Amino acid sequence: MSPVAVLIGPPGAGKSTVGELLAERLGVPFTDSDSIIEADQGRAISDIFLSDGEAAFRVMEREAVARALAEHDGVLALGGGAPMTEGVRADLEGHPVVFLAVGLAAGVRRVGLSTARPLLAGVNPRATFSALLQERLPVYRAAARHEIATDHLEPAAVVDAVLAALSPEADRAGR
Ligand SMILES: Nc1ncnc2c1ncn2[C@@H]1O[C@H](COP(=O)(O)OP(=O)(O)OP(=O)(O)O)[C@@H](O)[C@H]1O
Ligand SMILES: O=C(O)C1=C[C@@H](O)[C@@H](O)[C@H](O)C1
Ligand SMILES: [Mg+2]
Repeated sequence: MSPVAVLIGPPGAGKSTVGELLAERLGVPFTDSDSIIEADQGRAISDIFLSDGEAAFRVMEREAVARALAEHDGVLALGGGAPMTEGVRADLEGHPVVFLAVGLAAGVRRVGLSTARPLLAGVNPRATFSALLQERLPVYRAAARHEIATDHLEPAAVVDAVLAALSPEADRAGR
């Protein structure tokens, strides 16, 4: 048992939105590492950041991702920062990882000023988002088999692009 697709990318890339649509199209379940952690902990990610700190969250995240990679048979979306943990990157090897990319303008527009994203809740979310993209871009690229630029695509079109990217692999795997 392992996911048919693993979506990674920065906040606002559309991992949750596209992931749900993709799972619907494929007729498989969808799950999100953030939701797994929230269900395990019985509290919101923003509360975990506030009470326990980011480092503790990253430990929970690595454990949740490892479990989902081993047990989840559908589409799996990872938290935006998950691939920044070395252990997560090691666990991702061999999985059909797709990087949903988004540029600064579209990313900031999509994320808005939501306080649900603790890392972007500071005084200058645009600058924070820009720094985050710069730091993470090479890491996302190295961890993924495919990259899809989502800035000018509606979610349904991103799903089409993910399916097109993954279909040769699915053919080889006899799916
Ligand atoms: N391709 C797209 N075009 C336009 N809007 C989009 C697209 N993908 C997602 N959105 C919108 O952007 C917002 C963020 O999307 P979503 O929550 O799916 O991102 P995410 O990658 O899961 O972010 P996070 O890492 O914070 O969980 C939502 O309001 C969603 O409707
Ligand atoms: O980009 C990040 O580091 C994060 C993204 C969200 O999905 C959550 O996992 C959390 O808010 C951290
Ligand atoms: Mg999400």
